[in-house]
Amino acid sequence: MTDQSRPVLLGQNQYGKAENRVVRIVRDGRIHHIKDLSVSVALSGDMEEVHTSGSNATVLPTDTTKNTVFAFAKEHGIESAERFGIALARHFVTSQEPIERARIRIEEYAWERIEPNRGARSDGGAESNGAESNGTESNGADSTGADSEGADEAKHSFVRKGQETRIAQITFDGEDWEVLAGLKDLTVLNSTDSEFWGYVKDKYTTLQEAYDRILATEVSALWRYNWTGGEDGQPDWERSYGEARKHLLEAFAETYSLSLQQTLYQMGSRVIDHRAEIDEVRLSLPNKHHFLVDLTPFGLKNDNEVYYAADRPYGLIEGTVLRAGAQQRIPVDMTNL
Ligand SMILES: O=c1[nH]c(=O)c2[nH]c(=O)[nH]c2[nH]1
Repeated sequence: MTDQSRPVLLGQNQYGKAENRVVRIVRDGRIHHIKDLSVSVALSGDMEEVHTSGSNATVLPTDTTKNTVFAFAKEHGIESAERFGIALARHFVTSQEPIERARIRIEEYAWERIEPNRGARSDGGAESNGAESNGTESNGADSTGADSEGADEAKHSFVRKGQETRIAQITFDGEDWEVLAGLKDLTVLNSTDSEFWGYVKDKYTTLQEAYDRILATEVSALWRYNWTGGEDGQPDWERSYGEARKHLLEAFAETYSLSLQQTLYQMGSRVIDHRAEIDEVRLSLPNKHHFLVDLTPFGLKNDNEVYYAADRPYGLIEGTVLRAGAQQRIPVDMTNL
């Protein structure tokens, strides 16, 4: 039926909270499993009135849809994106009379484990294959995989799949060479063994001290080789890259961190200690904050399981680690290299 006095009609419409960044950690003793999702909720149904008359009587707030995502992460766990999305969609459609359709769109970010350094590998491997020699192993990072070997070994360090970019910058002035190499967008996360407390408190400080927090960062690293010329005696660039990357990851994973600054220093010094061809390491480490979600309003206890992954603002921790006697030459602002 068309109403001639109202020549305007409401067409398709939907609403909900988009991009809920939910991180769920399952702790199986010292072996942790991670699920990292961005969940977007879009609901539609009998929503004519809210648009045309301003009555909110049929509107479940988008804020509630956000809370539901986090509460479901605790109550139902995240076995797979599909199962999680099915549970959410069913909930919205069956619990709210006006809602006729729910679309749950999920992006999942995959993580691989940073395998603990068992000290078995020597530096003299047969093949220099750079990034492949970093000692990581895909395990699908699912929350159900029952890792049987090394059950008492800590497994709470992860590197996000397929993100990083390798960098090299070569400068020659007719006499001297300078070779910088490094990487950016290497995202890593420890789901425990990180604390932050004992800091300065002034009248603007609200941060609560943390004794068991997630530590996550997107590593930008640049290192300088001490090779300055000649075709002879060039380092094995491929191998050196792979080893430096491996040391950065292992130092991140193995450091019991009291601050990201302390982790930064450990990462840089591990490279300097193990790689004689490198004299200087510059690191830029954004602190990718993960906030525990307060689930008490829903009668749920959050025992370090469900986190909100915030993207901004973020702490930015930067610094150079040098071999004693070496000069500091890597530009302070190296991030747009
Ligand atoms: O590792 C950290 N270092 C800081 O300097 C800092 N500041 C802050 O608010 N959180 C953290 N975490």
